[in-house]
Amino acid sequence: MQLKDIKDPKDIKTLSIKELESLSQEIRHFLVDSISKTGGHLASNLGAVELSIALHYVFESPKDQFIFDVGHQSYTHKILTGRASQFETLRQHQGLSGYINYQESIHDVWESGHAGTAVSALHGVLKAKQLKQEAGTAIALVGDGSITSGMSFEALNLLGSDPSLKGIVILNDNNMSISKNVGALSKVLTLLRGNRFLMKLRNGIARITPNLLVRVYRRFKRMIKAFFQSGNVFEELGYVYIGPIDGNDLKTVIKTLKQAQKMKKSVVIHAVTEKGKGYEVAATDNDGKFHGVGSFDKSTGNPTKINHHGMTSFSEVISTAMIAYQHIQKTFVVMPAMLVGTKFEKFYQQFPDRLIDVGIAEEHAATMASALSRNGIQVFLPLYATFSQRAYDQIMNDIARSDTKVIFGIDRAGFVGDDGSTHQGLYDVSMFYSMPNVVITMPYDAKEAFDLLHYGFSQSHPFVIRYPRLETPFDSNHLPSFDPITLSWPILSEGIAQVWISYGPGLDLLQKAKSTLHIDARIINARFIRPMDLTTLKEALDLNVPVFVYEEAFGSGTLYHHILDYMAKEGYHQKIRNMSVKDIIHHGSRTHNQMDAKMDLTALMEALKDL
Ligand SMILES: Cc1ncc(C[n+]2csc(CCOP(=O)(O)OP(=O)(O)O)c2C)c(N)n1
Ligand SMILES: CC(=O)[C@@H](O)[C@H](O)COP(=O)(O)O
Ligand SMILES: [Mg+2]
Repeated sequence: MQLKDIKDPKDIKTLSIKELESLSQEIRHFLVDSISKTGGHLASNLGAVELSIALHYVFESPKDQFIFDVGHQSYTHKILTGRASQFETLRQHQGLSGYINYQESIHDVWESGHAGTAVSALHGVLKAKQLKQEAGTAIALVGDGSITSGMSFEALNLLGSDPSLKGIVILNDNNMSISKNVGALSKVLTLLRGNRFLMKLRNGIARITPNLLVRVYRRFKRMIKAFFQSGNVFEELGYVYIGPIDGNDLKTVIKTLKQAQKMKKSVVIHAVTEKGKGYEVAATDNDGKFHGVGSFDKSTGNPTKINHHGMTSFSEVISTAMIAYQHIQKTFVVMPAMLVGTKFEKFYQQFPDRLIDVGIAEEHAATMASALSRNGIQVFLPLYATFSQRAYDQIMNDIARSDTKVIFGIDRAGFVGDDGSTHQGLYDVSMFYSMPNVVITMPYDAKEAFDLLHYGFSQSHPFVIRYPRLETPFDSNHLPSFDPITLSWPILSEGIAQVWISYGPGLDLLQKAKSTLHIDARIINARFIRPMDLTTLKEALDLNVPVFVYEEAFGSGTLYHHILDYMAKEGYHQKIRNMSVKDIIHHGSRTHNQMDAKMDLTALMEALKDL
């Protein structure tokens, strides 16, 4: 069967185990080939092939709802639900989303993107089915990284306590988050996982043993455990625990899912899989390099994307600045699971006692950071803008309200492109502006990044340095110095016909627009988004000309809104505009909740023409 011929999951129900096994190999080859061209989440998807095939073989989507935690490992599910032919557009503008996406398929029943939501969604779906007396069940596929997230514990605790609801949690345990998994639960899973050879031996014996005998054995084992009260964490929470099973062995997985389907109680199936299975360089990668990849050479695994000489990511600039800053002042990094993406591996290698990876636990990270700071530690907390939303209350209540000094490295701030709507960094400006005491900044270049980092550690308030998923000129052999920086807004180019205000990468776009449109605009770098530089702002507003604020930020508390507020209070009546969602959607990105576009010059110039 050609993958592109699969239009509906029912198409695989008639296949034999042998045919399903060859289908899994075909899918693996397809994934490596396709992702080598487009980029995407490679290792996670290679490990989840058999689990996804077995789910569609045993259950009936969408009557039975499949809930993928994060959703980055749902490519096989997409292939089996008729989307193989769209993979050449993976994670591209108006192309196939890299995650579960409601608008793509009736089989995509839970958009996540943010880890740790699947068991809560499972609980919700099961309760809804119960209230509506609706047929079907629900199965959550949760990775060993995502299961350690606080939300997962909240949901496991509640679902396990409700005997009237029966759901299935497949714990996809590949012993990896993006990089190595962390925490006590990860250790418990390692113990439960035991020796891989013994697991395969047990599974092998179970495969040839009649079902009845296997069921009797497992029931007897559960009785003995219950008698001696020696259940594992999942059994103690009220689940039937099945495992560890070989999650890459189709026959075993199908047999186990059928068993779980018959059970009356909620079940946790502990499926051990190999992250990157079937592609050697990914399967042997312990550093998370093959978790999310750009295009690569299949024969070597090496990236094909040319790296631009003399340029580097803002993430690398900030982590390099943090390494250099250790010579000025010792600091401590609380890292919520994004060591690779934030480029802090080098920092960790050089200063292993000055960084803790807390795993997928942004809430814990924020509150722990506050307590560290209140006990005299200089804390740096790197958070992707989108994932910082997870810790709103902890940042608000434990840091901002109490005016506690924590330096936030808000990475992926602005449009992120590839990852689409669940990962856009568009709400952190409004989020932090809604909190008291927080200083909000965005460097235009590496020099400002170094100076803002130094300024942040030298002052006493919660301090945000936000930076985009973009590159900037940087020479790692000649690092910028750490110099004093004022709260002023530099004027990047004089002009008196219009006033254009932005920060970070928006300034480059404005400068390009000025040279293209030949408008005599004054371009102002609002690198301190809060507090605003009212002297420079007042001088500009006194020109009494139209004002344009460009920022990749939405919500009701962006810089634009605060300038609007100032103008109203001070009696300025000239026209003011910003880049609205409408402008961006008009320029080709899909609906707002699927926004996957990077702002482009065309959209900006259109908006400026209306000024
Ligand atoms: C709240 C949140 N924090 C961080 C991330 C980034 N992230 C995406 S996948 C992932 C690792 C997930 O590990 P696991 O659940 O074990 O899945 P695997 O990729 O190993 O299959 C992380 C940290 C996220 N998506 N959501
Ligand atoms: C699935 C997930 O949330 C992460 O893997 C995310 O895709 C990383 O994004 P970057 O590629 O920007 O680091
Ligand atoms: Mg994992």
